[in-house]
Amino acid sequence: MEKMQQIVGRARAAFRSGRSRPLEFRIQQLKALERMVQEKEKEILAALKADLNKSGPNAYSHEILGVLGELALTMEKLPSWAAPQPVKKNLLTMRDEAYIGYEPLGVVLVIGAWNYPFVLVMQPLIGAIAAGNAVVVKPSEVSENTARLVAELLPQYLDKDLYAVVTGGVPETTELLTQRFDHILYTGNTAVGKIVMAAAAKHLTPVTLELGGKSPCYIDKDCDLAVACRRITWGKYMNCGQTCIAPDYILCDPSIQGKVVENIKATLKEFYGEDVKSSPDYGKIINQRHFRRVKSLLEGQKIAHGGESDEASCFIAPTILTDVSPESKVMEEEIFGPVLPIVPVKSVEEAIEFINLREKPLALYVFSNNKQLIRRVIAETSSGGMTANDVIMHSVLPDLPFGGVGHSGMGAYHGRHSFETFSHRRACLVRDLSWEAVNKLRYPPGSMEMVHLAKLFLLKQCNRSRVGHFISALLAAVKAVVAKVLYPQREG
Ligand SMILES: NC(=O)c1ccc[n+]([C@@H]2O[C@H](COP(=O)([O-])OP(=O)(O)OC[C@H]3O[C@@H](n4cnc5c(N)ncnc54)[C@H](O)[C@@H]3O)[C@@H](O)[C@H]2O)c1
Ligand SMILES: CCCCCCCC=O
Repeated sequence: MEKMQQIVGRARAAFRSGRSRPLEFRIQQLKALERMVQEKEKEILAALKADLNKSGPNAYSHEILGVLGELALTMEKLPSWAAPQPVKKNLLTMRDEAYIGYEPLGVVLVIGAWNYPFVLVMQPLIGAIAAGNAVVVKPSEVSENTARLVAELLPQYLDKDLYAVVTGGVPETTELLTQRFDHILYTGNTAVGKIVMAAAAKHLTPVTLELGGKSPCYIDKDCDLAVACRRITWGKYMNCGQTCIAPDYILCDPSIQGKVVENIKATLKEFYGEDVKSSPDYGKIINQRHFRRVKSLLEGQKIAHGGESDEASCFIAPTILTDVSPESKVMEEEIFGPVLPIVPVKSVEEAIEFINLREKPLALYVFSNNKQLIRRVIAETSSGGMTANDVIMHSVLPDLPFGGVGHSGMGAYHGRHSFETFSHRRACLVRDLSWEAVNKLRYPPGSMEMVHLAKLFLLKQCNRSRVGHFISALLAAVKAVVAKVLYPQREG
């Protein structure tokens, strides 16, 4: 493979040429991406099937639809997102232009994970192109079919020098990370997140880290359990439990644990039929390594449902564990598989304490009829994002930033948040060269009289309803300047 230095060097030279900056160019590249997704839909679905056994409808709704939706939104909104954003002025600057200008950062590195291998590289790529950057995309080697396809397709549709794809695993990514980038967006586990951040620090490169963790789900006794459990079952077992924001474990009162199990079991039958293994909607564990890791989490646990597995086909049945001890292995690491532990807690206070004693999760879920209880859980905990009375859904609203906090990540993207993540918000003040008399306020020699006047100018916001203030301040300023010119030696 071509040397990383050359790939990044070419992207940088292309960025320096300035051609990624005009909005028309960015929109044209985004249109080409949209055409790629539409024309190569079959190939994309086939790669997702080969990597994760995703069915057509699942792959389409979980990955392709997300990408098409993000493209449509970005192309429609880009002109308004990229427009200079005027800011409030004060009396000293009221004749000037003051605004936030959005400018591209330069060369962005996007490192993807294997569980949603298409959307997790495409969505950041869309934001980075929209913001006018050059991009190097590194899909996960674990989802090798999608990685190969992304590497094959992008150069067919996009500017080859501005947007490059690097494939490979740890050695290639390690080498890539020695290069200087202007931003890195990494999706994956927290341990590698630290490696990425350490490599970025050597170049003072800012990072967005989209990490994982254990996302809790509290079910209140005052709740429609049938509805709650149907929604939880959907979010937990989709993609065979390999979703970063899947509810990792349930916290609930011991008195409803049995009913929760029964409702989830009934929903599993509704969703996947009697024989989950033959359901096209269930997916599979990505590989043998992860199969063994997830399997080992079942050791010593009380299995209320499921537990069956087949290593050859990387199948683990949807599994529910009851009366799980907080100290057990399954409660120490993110499960990232179809295993749902229930940890009994006696009250919402205990649930909140349980959550707050652990690392801040990527997502948090609470189910209750009681709006006050929901507000309390929101107010007394922290997480990257949260949904009440459902799971996953906060991630599909593009106006909500998608990202973690603490060990579940830093920074966020999706929709306008992607555009901002990949842009520099430049403070711009464009003055004119007239009205120099007013500026004398800040020139030496200083005096307290001038300070008082400067206070008046700086502390009053420029507001049309305060024209009176402005006129009197202006008169005072003129008076001050005249005084300064006439009596330059006077002390303030
Ligand atoms: N927050 C999110 O949006 C999000 C989305 C998906 C997955 N995740 C999290 O990601 C984790 C699962 O992903 P994963 O980490 O198994 O994916 P992975 O194994 O695909 O790794 C992610 C990326 O990091 C690279 N990588 C791996 N080891 C590396 C190293 N030592 N140095 C440099 N690069 C390296 C890989 O090549 C890959 O591109 C879970 O914790 C999950 O919650 C988070
Ligand atoms: C509609 C489901 C999309 C979920 C994407 C989550 C990405 C993290 O694993």
